[in-house]
Amino acid sequence: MRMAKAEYTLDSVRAALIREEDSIIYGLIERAKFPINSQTYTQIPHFSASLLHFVVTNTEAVQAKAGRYKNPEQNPFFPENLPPSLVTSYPFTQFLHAGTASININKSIWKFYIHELLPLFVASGDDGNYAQTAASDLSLLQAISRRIHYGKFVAEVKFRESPQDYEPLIRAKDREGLMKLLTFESVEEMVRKRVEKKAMLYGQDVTLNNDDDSNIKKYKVDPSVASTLYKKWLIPLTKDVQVEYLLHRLD
Ligand SMILES: O=C(O)C(=O)C[C@]1(C(=O)O)C=C[C@@H](O)C=C1
Repeated sequence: MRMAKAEYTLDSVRAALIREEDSIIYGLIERAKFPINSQTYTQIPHFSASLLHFVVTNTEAVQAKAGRYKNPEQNPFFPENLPPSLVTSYPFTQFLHAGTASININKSIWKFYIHELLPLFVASGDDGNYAQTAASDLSLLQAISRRIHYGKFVAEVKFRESPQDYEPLIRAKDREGLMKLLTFESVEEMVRKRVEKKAMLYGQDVTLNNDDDSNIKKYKVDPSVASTLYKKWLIPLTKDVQVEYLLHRLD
């Protein structure tokens, strides 16, 4: 049987980040179907946690059994006490440096998602669809987490391309120097512009009536939210993951 094994190059990891943009934009559109539904996030006495926490921990347990976290591209929000996989392991390419699997910033992602991102694009109100709201939160959280932790692969590719530039900075634990070396301002600007455009394209109403084209466009999610999400959180956190990864690259 032929296996489609992942190959990692700067082009391929950037292509994966671009594809993940689609999942994130669709995730925003899906979550925007529901109002804030704040009861999804407040503590429920019966669970001694929020409904979102309940849905995420239980879904992650099922997905762990189904083998999701055997893939080094997947990072759980609650890695504590996950059950083992029950399925035969697929031989995922072992591309990352040993010991870096434990780099996991999902707790920070969880916080900015609930407290800062949701209020930016979700209508106020309550329609009672808490379980569906939590399900769409989980799917968007997973897409965001995958994007940010993909920084590990980006960092490994960059390190392999020019170890002579990275090694002295790693040995000196020079976070600032590493951040500077891995940054490409022009790429970041392209990313921000592209996600805004994608939010316009994916979030518009499609009709068969050409006259509608003259109407002022209404988007399902304000396109500027997509660029803000990337500018304020996704790109900086992807870079933090890269720095963290590189600091352990010679361990
Ligand atoms: O494409 C890269 O080189 C990345 O490291 C990814 C990324 C991003 O998060 O989009 C982060 C840092 C770079 O400055 C440019 C873009």
